Amino acid sequence: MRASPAATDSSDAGLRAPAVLKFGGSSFRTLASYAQLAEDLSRRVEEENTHLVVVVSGQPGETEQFRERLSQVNPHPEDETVAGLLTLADTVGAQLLATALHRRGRTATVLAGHQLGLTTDSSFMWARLEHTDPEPLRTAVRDNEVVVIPGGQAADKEGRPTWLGKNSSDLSAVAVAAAVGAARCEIHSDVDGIYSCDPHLVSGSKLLSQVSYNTAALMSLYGAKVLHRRAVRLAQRHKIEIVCRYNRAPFPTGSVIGTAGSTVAAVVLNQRSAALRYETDDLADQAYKVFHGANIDVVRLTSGPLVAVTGGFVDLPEFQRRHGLTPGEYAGVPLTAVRGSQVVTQLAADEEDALHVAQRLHDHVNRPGTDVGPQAPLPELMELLEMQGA
Ligand SMILES: Nc1ncnc2c1ncn2[C@@H]1O[C@H](COP(=O)(O)OP(=O)(O)O)[C@@H](O)[C@H]1O
Ligand SMILES: N[C@@H](CC(=O)OP(=O)(O)O)C(=O)O
Repeated sequence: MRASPAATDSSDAGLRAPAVLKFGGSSFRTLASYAQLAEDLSRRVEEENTHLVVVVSGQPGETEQFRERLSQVNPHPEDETVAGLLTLADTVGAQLLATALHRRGRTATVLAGHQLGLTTDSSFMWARLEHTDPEPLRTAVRDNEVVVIPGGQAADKEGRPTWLGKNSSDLSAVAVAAAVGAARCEIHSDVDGIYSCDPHLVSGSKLLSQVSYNTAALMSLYGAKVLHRRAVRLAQRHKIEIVCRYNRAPFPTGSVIGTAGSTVAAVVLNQRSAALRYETDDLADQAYKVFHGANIDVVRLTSGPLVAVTGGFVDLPEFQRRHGLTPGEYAGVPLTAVRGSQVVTQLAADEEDALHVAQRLHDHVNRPGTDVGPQAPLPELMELLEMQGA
């Protein structure tokens, strides 16, 4: 921590609620990204006379590289070790951003999971937030123009590092916003918001500018990667608005997630999601309970003894083995059409097929003249799905 003239000039900036920003892994494709972001953040500190809390993820692929290295040393590592190692990618990112800020003459410090005041249970890999002590954050914000936080990290009561789960930096950002009393949380990514389908994979995907917490959480539950489901729910509980922004200056805002939101017609596509077919409904119910109990995003599909594990990054055979579940058989990639609060899920044979089915579904739900009002029925969509045998 270093003193800077700007810190003394900005009088009450350290006392007001800071702006809370999150930059995902897609913001750090090269090392040059750190200097660029430090320049942009520095400008904001100055122009708005505000302090910032910036939650960052590791560089793209780094977390998975750690997972790969770990599995070479031990193919069945303990959860505590997985959490301890995989969260380091975000620590590296946070320190790189902090040092880039120092180079620009800013006061900045890194608060890692065990220093943050976020306490979780001891389910190390998908830990649940139990208690927040805002003091460490408040002190760090008072003493620094920018507090940088590695996403996804927390600690249990014993101070052991826990992981909030894969892609959980959004959740950290909202938890931090709640702790410092911020009214909004700005989430930056390589997309400026939530679209009617993944805009990188399905053509004609449309930006949804105002999305309700319920719709955003529903889309995330079914696997839309853009926002973390538990982050949306935590924001809803604390009445924090989530502002989605593109990750390059001037950081245009695309979607705002809050209590208001128009009815959407969207298709959720996540090629990493997987459906498992069990022999009986009872076995599927049991599997659903165990996945859900482990805090993993999962949906019990009603069209058969099926369970969809929607976010990817779960070693399904290993998970089922460890929990004594009769293993389900891989049944394909779930694709979900959302219209208002209605959802219909169908299975594509594999990742490639999922792309085609998603495109067809999306063309269908978005064709001109389609009524997307809350009362508009989904049965016609079901017919379409049956027709194409998806
Ligand atoms: N409905 C959707 N709207 C916007 N983006 C989506 C949607 N579904 C999936 N995505 C994907 O989510 C990605 C952003 O999430 P993620 O890769 O986790 O970003 P970050 O690394 O910035 O956190 C986008 O690049 C996009 O491909
Ligand atoms: N280390 C985290 C980082 C994260 O949350 O990534 P992103 O914000 O890019 O989804 C992970 O890979 O899970």
